[in-house]
Amino acid sequence: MNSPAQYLLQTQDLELAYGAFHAVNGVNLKVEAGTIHTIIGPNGAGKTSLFHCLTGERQATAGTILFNGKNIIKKPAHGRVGLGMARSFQLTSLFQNLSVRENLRLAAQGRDGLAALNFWRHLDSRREHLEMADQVLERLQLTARADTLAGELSHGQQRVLEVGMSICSRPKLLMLDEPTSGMGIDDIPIMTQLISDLGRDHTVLLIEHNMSIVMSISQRITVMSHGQILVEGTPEFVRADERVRSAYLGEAA
Ligand SMILES: Nc1ncnc2c1ncn2[C@@H]1O[C@H](COP(=O)(O)OP(=O)(O)OP(=O)(O)O)[C@@H](O)[C@H]1O
Repeated sequence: MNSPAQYLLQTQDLELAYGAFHAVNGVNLKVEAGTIHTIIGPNGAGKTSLFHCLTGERQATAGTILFNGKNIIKKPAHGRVGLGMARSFQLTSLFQNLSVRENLRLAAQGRDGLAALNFWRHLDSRREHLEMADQVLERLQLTARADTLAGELSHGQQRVLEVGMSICSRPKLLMLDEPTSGMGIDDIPIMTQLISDLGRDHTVLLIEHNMSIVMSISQRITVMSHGQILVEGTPEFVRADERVRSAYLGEAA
């Protein structure tokens, strides 16, 4: 049995209602620190709605969210970022006309919030932010493209950069919503390798449709259906579960 302290994130009876319809309907999710934990389920199962509740983009209509042992249900989205929750940015948040390095530097600067405006800390901080940008560039294997404008990267590389921007804030929990969607077949292994690599020093909560990625990099999988958790367990456990096969994996397993 795991003690509650082992869970970085835990929801209790979480609900999100859109009018009379419950997109999230009593979810008890437990995410252990240091794991890649993936949420799967058919279209409309409530995966993105659950993410919205976790990040604070939407206010849950009932239930509790414990992050690092604290109930954050009343915290606004920016307060949750400050506690160490990061959601990967959408492509629209890249500065297309700035270099790859500058995008990362700005993401690192964003972590400091108002402190970034303190003139006396400014020069030191700028150096720290550039160092962070260079470390992340290496991790993304984009060092050779550091001075390229973000808008000139391939679609796949832009998505990789997005993920890189979210790790610049040194999050405790990295949340990725379908990071491979729209990616060409050649770019998918790069993203898969990156997420797997990030899982070595981050807790990653992932929504992903590509079953071969899910099964190869996840330590835990939660299967959602109709706003609820259908099954949770290791990839082997989930793959063997008859309910999952009929609800979701039918065509892919
Ligand atoms: N703003 C909204 N108002 C009303 N219903 C909504 C709203 N957003 C989502 N829904 C509904 O909530 C349900 C869950 O949607 P959600 O996007 O969370 O599912 P999902 O599992 O992420 O699906 P997908 O895999 O297609 O992205 C769907 O039936 C959807 O139509």
